[in-house]
Amino acid sequence: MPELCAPTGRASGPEGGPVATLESVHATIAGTPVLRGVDLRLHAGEVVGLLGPNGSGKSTLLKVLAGMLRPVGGTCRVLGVDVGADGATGRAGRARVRTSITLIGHQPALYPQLELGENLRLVARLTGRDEAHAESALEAVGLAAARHRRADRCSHGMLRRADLARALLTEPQLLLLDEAHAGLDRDSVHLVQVLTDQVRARSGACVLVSHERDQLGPLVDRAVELVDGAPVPVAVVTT
Ligand SMILES: Nc1ncnc2c1ncn2[C@@H]1O[C@H](COP(=O)(O)OP(=O)(O)OP(=O)(O)O)[C@@H](O)[C@H]1O
Repeated sequence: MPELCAPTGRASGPEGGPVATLESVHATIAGTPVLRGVDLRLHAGEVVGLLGPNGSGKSTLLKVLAGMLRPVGGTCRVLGVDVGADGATGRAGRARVRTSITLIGHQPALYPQLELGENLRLVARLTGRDEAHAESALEAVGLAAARHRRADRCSHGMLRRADLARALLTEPQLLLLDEAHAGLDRDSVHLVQVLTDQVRARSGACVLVSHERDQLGPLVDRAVELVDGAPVPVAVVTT
């Protein structure tokens, strides 16, 4: 289910500063350490590939960056806000940056009983965007003709595309794509590049998780791999 959030002002990072900075971040899931000392900086206009075997913590790292999982150690600043902070200050900070961060996870963040158009209009309303842009976002991902179809009556690939439409609509400063190409047909894979180009153009940053090094290479400026709970730089062919 989509995370509900009230429209708030758009957050932006310190002028010319990094979009996100993680220092010695530790995170646990169900009491088990997953991230163990993550140091990572995402610069404005940068697209970073995130690799690693199943269960290595890639999705966990995206959740920390999105402010959905609080680290148990270290600091995670996104767009100038400590998204892991405790108490009311932490909650206020996360609320401030939430509408500037879009996470596309394994499961599409769409209400199954709502039509695709209704889902996108709801996202627009919740994030303070013009509802008219919902239609153009669906059109951009080739789903204009399916706008009256309920989400639970769409194919997996259609849902993935509708989720990408959500990212077009919300115009995030930080875009987090978990296995972005999964389920997309040959005509749709370019949508990932369209999205990352747009984020670059507004001086945001992207993290793209993938198991496909070859597919990731041309899209990213650099890549890191999670090894023993921490990222290490790896080479990818970028052209
Ligand atoms: N809800 C959960 N409850 C318990 N453990 C979990 C839960 N979600 C994830 N984990 C564990 O946390 C660790 C990291 O999971 P995570 O989903 O971040 O890995 P990943 O690198 O994204 O994997 P994949 O490539 O399979 O998507 C794994 O060991 C996983 O079993």
